[in-house]
Amino acid sequence: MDQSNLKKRAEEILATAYSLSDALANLGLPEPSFEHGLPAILDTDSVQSEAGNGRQRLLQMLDEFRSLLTEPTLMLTPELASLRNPLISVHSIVRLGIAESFPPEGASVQDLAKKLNINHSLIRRLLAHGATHHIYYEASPDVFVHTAASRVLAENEGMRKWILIGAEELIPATLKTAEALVEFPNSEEPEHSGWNAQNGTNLPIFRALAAMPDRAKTFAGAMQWHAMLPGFAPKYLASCFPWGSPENSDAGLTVVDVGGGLGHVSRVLANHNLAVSCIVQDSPDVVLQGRDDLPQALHERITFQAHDFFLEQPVKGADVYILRLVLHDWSDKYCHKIITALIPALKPGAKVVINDRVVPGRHEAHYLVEREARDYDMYMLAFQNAKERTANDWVALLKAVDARFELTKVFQPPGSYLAIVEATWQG
Ligand SMILES: C[S@@+](CC[C@H](N)C(=O)[O-])C[C@H]1O[C@@H](n2cnc3c(N)ncnc32)[C@H](O)[C@@H]1O
Repeated sequence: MDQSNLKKRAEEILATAYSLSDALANLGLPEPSFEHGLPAILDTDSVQSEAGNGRQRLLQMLDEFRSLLTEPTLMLTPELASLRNPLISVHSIVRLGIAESFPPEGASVQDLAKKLNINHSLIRRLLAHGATHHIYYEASPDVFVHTAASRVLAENEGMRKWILIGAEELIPATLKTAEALVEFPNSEEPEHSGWNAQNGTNLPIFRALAAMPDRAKTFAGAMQWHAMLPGFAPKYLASCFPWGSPENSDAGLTVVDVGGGLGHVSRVLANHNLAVSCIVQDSPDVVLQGRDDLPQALHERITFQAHDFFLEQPVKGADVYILRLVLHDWSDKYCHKIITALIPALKPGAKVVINDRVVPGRHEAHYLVEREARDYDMYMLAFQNAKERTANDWVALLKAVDARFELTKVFQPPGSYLAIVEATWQG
């Protein structure tokens, strides 16, 4: 567990920081700054590089160092979690409209107070708290300017929606999870979750949201934004799966994007390989919107179909059935039903491609990598009594559905949070 002392850790941090700084200087790139953020080469989504790996390693070592110097009692207190959580001010900054009203050139607290008709001391407190997380910077007394992070908040509606979903749906649901677990121990039903305890409804989250259009809209917008966050781009699925090269456009490949939302993943796949035709399946309202948004150039190769994925798959004999970020929304009982519903449609050799997290096994990855997956495991528990799965969980799930599923690939594309779990139908 504890393999090295402070000096040794510090030396490793120093050496890695020097290498990173030198690598950037050699490439003529600026160092990261709070004002401008990271140079593109260090983005999670950029091509793997020595500099990018150095950044990753530094983040891990620094977290270890910091945790090592934190009092053990503080590690367990809610205050520590909130100390590290900018959400406690950023949520109000978004809700009160401060984020989107904040001008590109910066603003005084008094001007913002006048513009938004909000008490200036409250605005000051909120911005000053954000600034302790490098979200805004107090350039002179009572005058705040943007940092790279606050600029994202000002410029991206999707980011603001993501904050609202985090603060108003997700975190409250996690805080009610224990209550739900006590009331419904071992339940696999989605409506027995923390989100239900928080919202006082017996309907599973997505059915309940269907009757709350404003919240549903915020949720859908946040999900769309989520797909663009570093590490979640559909490009990882496109580039890592053997779709063939774009030149190889003569052999057609039919892909069914099950629970494919508005079709953004299918768009990337179709653009990646001209041989691919996609059928995007989702609920009727989502399908209508996806169809409306589809660029004309893709009309011939992407079609939409309303389909409930718990019912028998209507597209028979396709080459690939994709389940991207679908199964982690459901407990094993319901995943079993979703996969079983595919079987009547599968031809021998058909692929079922699951694009979801694979939670690392014990000590297989740095704890921060595992924590990211395990955080989402807790979120899925809180929302739908669902879960993230380890490689063994995926194997067990597929085998439990039908032994004719052969696991042919488990691949974690570098940079991506989502892995590719490919099963080939041997029936
Ligand atoms: C987390 S989203 C994933 C969307 C997309 N696959 C992606 O990777 O971004 C889950 C999707 O499942 C859809 N969904 C939920 N229940 C469904 C059902 N019973 N039948 C079909 N789609 C469903 C939702 O509407 C949503 O678009």
